[in-house]
Amino acid sequence: MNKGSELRDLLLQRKKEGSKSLALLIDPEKMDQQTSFDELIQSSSDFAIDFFFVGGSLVNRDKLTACLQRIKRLAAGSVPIILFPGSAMQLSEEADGILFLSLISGRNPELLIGQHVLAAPSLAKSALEIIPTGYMLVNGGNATSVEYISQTIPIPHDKPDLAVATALAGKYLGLSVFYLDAGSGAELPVSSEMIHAVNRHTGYPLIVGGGINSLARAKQAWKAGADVLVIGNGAEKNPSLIAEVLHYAKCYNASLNVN
Ligand SMILES: CC(C)=CCC/C(C)=C/CC/C(C)=C/CC/C(C)=C/COP(=O)(O)OP(=O)(O)O
Ligand SMILES: O=P(O)(O)OC[C@@H](O)CO
Ligand SMILES: [Mg+2]
Repeated sequence: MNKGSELRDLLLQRKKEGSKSLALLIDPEKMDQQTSFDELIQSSSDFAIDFFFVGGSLVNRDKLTACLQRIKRLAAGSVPIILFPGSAMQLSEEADGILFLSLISGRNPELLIGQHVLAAPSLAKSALEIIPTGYMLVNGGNATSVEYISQTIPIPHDKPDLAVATALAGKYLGLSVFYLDAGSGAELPVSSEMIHAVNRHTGYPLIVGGGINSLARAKQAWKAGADVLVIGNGAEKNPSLIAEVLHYAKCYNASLNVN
């Protein structure tokens, strides 16, 4: 089946232009606990957010499907929805694409290739665009769900060289999108030095997330070379953060004067 490559092409095009993108991370397990969930989805789509990422460390398939349907109804299909799966159980035809994550910072074979083998037959039959992604977990000062669930050791916060070596190994294996994640709710986001170094050595679209809970942190990560920022906890705690960060990104992108 020809799945197309619109999302990956969009990421490449935006990188070439130097424009900045934002993704809201939606955790299906938390949607019923958030009183302003619907407003957050609606306002994010009204302000033309670039992507919705949907997933979590602990998500069941029924919740995932219900969540995707609710997002589609609220955003009326105007924002691409990309699965950000914690396991092969988090697949759904309701999304547009999937980050086919390999946890290359870890040494857990299940998350390097195991879950991928389980998911591949269903993905082959689906229309989801598959985005092969080198996923790197970075120490953000506190223990995070991904660290615990994956049973892997994150890359030390102050070792950009280790992140570069890991990303290069992923690049030589054929991965062409990278994700540096300090983990959901990280105290310290990924450092500017690490973002800059990984970006310089791979040259591929770079997604950065974990602990981005203020405009200042978002600006810093974009300035260092991130292409797509992911915000989850920050938006759950302060729903106006997305509008504020998006406003900055739209002004910045407009100043690039790309045609
Ligand atoms: C490719 C397929 C089918 C599966 C990939 C499986 C891999 C490699 C997963 C990596 C490890 C993992 C558990 C990732 C989860 C990433 C994620 C969606 C994190 C979102 O944050 P939470 O960990 O739910 O944070 P909270 O504790 O704040 O809810
Ligand atoms: O929830 P936050 O800290 O924004 O992290 C988002 C995401 O990168 C976690 O995988
Ligand atoms: Mg979660």
